[in-house]
Amino acid sequence: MRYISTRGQAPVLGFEDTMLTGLARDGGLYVPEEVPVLSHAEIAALAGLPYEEVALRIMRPFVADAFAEDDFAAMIDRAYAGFGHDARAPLVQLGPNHFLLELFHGPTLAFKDFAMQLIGQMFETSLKRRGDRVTIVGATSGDTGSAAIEAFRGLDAVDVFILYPHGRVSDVQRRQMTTPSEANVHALAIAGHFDDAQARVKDMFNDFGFRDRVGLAGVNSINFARVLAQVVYYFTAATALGAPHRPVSFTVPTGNFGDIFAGHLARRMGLPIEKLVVATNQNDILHRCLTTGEYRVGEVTPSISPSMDIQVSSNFERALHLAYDGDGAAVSQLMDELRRTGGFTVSQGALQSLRETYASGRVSEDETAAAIAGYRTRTGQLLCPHGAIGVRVAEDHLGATPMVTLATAHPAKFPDAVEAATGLRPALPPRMGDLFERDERITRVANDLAAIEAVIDETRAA
Ligand SMILES: Cc1ncc(COP(=O)(O)O)c(C=O)c1O
Ligand SMILES: N[C@@H](CCOP(=O)(O)O)C(=O)O
Repeated sequence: MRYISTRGQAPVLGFEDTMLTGLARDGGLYVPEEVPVLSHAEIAALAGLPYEEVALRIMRPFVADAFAEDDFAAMIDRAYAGFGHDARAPLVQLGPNHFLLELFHGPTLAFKDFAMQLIGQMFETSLKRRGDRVTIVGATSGDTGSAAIEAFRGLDAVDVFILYPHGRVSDVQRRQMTTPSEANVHALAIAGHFDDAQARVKDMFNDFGFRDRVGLAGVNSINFARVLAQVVYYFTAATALGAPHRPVSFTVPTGNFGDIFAGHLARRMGLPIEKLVVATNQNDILHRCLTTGEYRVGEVTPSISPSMDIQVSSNFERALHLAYDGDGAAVSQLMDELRRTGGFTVSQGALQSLRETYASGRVSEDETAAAIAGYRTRTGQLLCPHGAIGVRVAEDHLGATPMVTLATAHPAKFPDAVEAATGLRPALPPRMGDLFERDERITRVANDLAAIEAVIDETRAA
């Protein structure tokens, strides 16, 4: 399969190079040139299969030029073996026609583990085969960073540097990043918010001298492999609820737009998804854009759902690429305007296409807390603030079609917010019981490209 940049000016690549490259050299994001469509019978046959088997069938066509089928199957098995639930992504019923997809049974208790554990396997295989080594940089509002550090800790062929916004992640998230002692993983606390961290990561990719010297790679959802691995659980959830014989809807707590874009990819592959609902917190640029057509970056306001404190939503570029019918020049122009003026207006045609693809809703801080408390009382389910935003928005879209809300993180990652809402302090699973006793290793760094690159240059293995 061939992968092209959303901006149309970067080399066309196969899967392995796309995965190892991260951001395209024209600043765009790689997307598959064509998406394989599964037949009704192929989708029906997925119902009841183990998660790993569904993962193989869904992802295989995308990676076929990079990995032999048996090798890829073994990577998938290893990736999910450490999950704390046999179903990997179990469904729980919340009410009539409303289901929760629990995506927090991986090693760092957030949905990021689904992709990151597999990417760790794929990077290791590819780099060993090529005799190569890379420097992975990532920006995190808390969950991507911990999942990446967990997936790559101790691997010979990679150094990992994760930029997180100082003081703006939960204590559990920070400690998951700062307590691993392996010499190849590094948590850098940047003075700024998530958008600053993400902008500096993109700056590093656009600094070709640095990029080529350190062999830069990325594991944020700019990396298409991240999005691909997240497509799988849309299929397992939907087929468990009757797809393809009946449609299913999904509501997705959204920040960088990777997870919900994976849902749209599942839909393009033939999964009958009726509604795909974007749920945002008060950092609501996506909801505003889908409502008004104006994509305008505001201040990032800290919230009790810190992982979604994002205004510049990376993967929205992939959605725009589709909404503008693959017109790379149009996408480039919008991204240039974003950089120069802090926003852009989506054309009428593209806005109509986006609205046909996604619905949206926004949840305030009080509503988030009320949803955590209300669902605990009514259903016994303890939600993390991000999942609570999802279920609150989903309520406005319930109907005859089953609705699945993605529970993107475990409540124990955000104990203060959950306790404030319910009076209950969720405990970490026993395997992480000593997280607060481990030593932390933190490097503070300015929100400055040269300073960050200097830290990476000095620290990475030569
Ligand atoms: C717990 C949690 N929920 C939701 C999101 C939003 O997901 P996405 O960025 O893929 O839209 C994130 C971070 O990205 C997250 O960490
Ligand atoms: N919420 C994310 C932000 C980064 O998103 P990504 O999916 O692009 O890696 C986080 O927890 O870091």
